[in-house]
Amino acid sequence: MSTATGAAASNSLSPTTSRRSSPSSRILTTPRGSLSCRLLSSSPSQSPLVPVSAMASPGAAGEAASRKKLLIFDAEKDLAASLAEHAAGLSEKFAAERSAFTVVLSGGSLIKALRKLAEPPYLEAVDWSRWHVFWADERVVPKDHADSNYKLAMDEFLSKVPVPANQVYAMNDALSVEGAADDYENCLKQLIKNGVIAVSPVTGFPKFDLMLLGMGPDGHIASLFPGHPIVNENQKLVTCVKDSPKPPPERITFTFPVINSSAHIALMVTGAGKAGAVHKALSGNESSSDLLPVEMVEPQDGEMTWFTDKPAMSMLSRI
Ligand SMILES: O=C1O[C@H](COP(=O)(O)O)[C@@H](O)[C@H](O)[C@H]1O
Repeated sequence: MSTATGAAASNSLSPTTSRRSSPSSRILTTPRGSLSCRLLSSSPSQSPLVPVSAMASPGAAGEAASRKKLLIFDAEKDLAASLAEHAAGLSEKFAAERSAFTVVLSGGSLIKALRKLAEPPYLEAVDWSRWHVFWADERVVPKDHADSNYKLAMDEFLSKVPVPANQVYAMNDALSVEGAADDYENCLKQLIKNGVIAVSPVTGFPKFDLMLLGMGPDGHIASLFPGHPIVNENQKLVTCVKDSPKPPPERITFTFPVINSSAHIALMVTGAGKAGAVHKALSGNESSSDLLPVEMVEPQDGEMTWFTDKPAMSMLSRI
């Protein structure tokens, strides 16, 4: 693997995320595009561990780099602080621009990483009345079930912030898996009509302001699992899976056209258990037919930021 350091890495992070000590910047280029890359380290003497393959044409690399950024943190608490600033900054921007901030949550480890949003200064500073909260995926279980993504988010985050209850759009847990997916899609369509959810002029699909994603060790995002046919769904907004390889088996999930139409995608990936999928996603050695779901996250009308740590990046070469 050839390496190149990113002299052109302007790395225009949100001003609110720029307070870290001596971050180093790189352009990370993969066969499927490039990422502007920043190590955010509490011990700046340690170098980032990232691969850089041959640069694409400067124009293409620059354009892609402006849409994808990679942040690598030494400590989980720093990642959580940066994610909170990122979300709070976008909340302020969209509340001012369109009087609503549409936020999509996932389940899993992402929720713990959002905890700083429920603490000062964000707890008081964020205009929670503008928030409209959705789920990228939900397990088809009762809302009070231990596997429910809604329950996790309520217990760990939403119960601690004053988002109006009627702006939290949970799956209807009284329906079948197909019925729940259709019902959630209808809910989105109604909110598009009401002007709460924007529509991407590029794709024609709903354009959420902030899509917060996690990634499983197998490279799944939302409930879009590797090799499952629903990863190719290109008409529906919400679909379902009845045979999820990760329990519970029945789930509903946003489709890729919706995820990729977001204005901002924040992908939170931490821990050595995710290093294999991160390596595949960022080194890009496989043919396109073998893409992991995480590799299919490609913003069409917005930006994407990876929030990672060193263990997650540990299978990648040093630059
Ligand atoms: O099952 C799920 O897993 C993914 C990843 O979870 P993590 O705990 O490994 O971060 C999550 O993003 C998704 O929403 C959830 O339903």
